[in-house]
Amino acid sequence: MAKLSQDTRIALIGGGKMGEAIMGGWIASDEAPASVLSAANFIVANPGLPRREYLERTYGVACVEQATDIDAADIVVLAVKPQVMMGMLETIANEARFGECLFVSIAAGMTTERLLGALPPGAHLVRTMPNTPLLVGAGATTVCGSSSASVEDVELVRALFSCLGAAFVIEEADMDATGAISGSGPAYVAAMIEALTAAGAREGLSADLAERLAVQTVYGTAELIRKTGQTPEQTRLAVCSPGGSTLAALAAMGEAGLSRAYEAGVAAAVQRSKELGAC
Ligand SMILES: NC(=O)C1=CN([C@@H]2O[C@H](COP(=O)(O)OP(=O)(O)OC[C@H]3O[C@@H](n4cnc5c(N)ncnc54)[C@H](O)[C@@H]3O)[C@@H](O)[C@H]2O)C=CC1
Ligand SMILES: O=C(O)[C@@H]1CCC=N1
Repeated sequence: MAKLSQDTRIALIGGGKMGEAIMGGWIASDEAPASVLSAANFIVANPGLPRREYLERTYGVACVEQATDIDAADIVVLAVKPQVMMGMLETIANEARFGECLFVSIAAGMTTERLLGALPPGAHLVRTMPNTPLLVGAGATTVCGSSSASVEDVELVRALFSCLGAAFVIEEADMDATGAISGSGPAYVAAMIEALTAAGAREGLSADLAERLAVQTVYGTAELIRKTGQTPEQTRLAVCSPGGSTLAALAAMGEAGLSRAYEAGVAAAVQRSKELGAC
């Protein structure tokens, strides 16, 4: 599957948060290769009726209850939770119509070896780890091939996700670590915004103002680093006046274990991904 066309059939198995974000982004994208796609290219398998009705109403896509109801597909996006993946794959493992498909997994932790063992023989598989900011075209997705994927398969998937932000081809051995940085990262950043907001409120600011300042500061700092090409270290040092308030803050945060907290958090996410991969 090297190229997309207006006739490419894309099946999404799991029409939840990530599935919706990916499909909605591809339908809306004006960027190649997703620019050829419209609602007519998609079919979504999702067990919950209210969710199917919502997706039909919002995007005009066809929806079915389960994977076995999908009549044909060229690309199949596996967007169910790791805990239900193997059970779902069992239902389509012997369906010849999925034999030549390009499968794209977004599941945390599930290795290509494990998935390929459960997919129909002949299936091509590419594994990815996207993140929620792709909903606003600012995602970060890592992509790796499998023993059944061609260079063209990997490039097509990378190009499709780059329509939703940045996409990087990496080695599979690094997938869980990237999941712990960018996959889970939006939660860490949001938690930091919540913590800054609470700290600002303790200093007497209204929670609304503190939150708006924190959000704009996260956005502005990321843009500053991206647009100027300066390093995060340079960005940090530029704010730290000798003997000033920022150095006092960073010293107190260091003493409270900020770096250790990130190290421990990322290690815990990697460990949990490995456990999910064995579900
Ligand atoms: N939420 C996130 O930030 C990220 C999630 N992921 C991965 O994305 C995948 C989906 O996660 P979310 O969208 O967050 O979960 P979700 O719970 O929002 O969506 C999963 C959907 O799958 C449906 N489903 C359950 N069993 C099914 C079956 N047998 N056939 C078809 N559909 C079925 C559920 O009804 C639900 O709508 C997971 O594997 C997760 O590891 C990857 C990167 C980031
Ligand atoms: O928490 C999770 O398991 C998924 C994977 C990366 C982000 N969310």
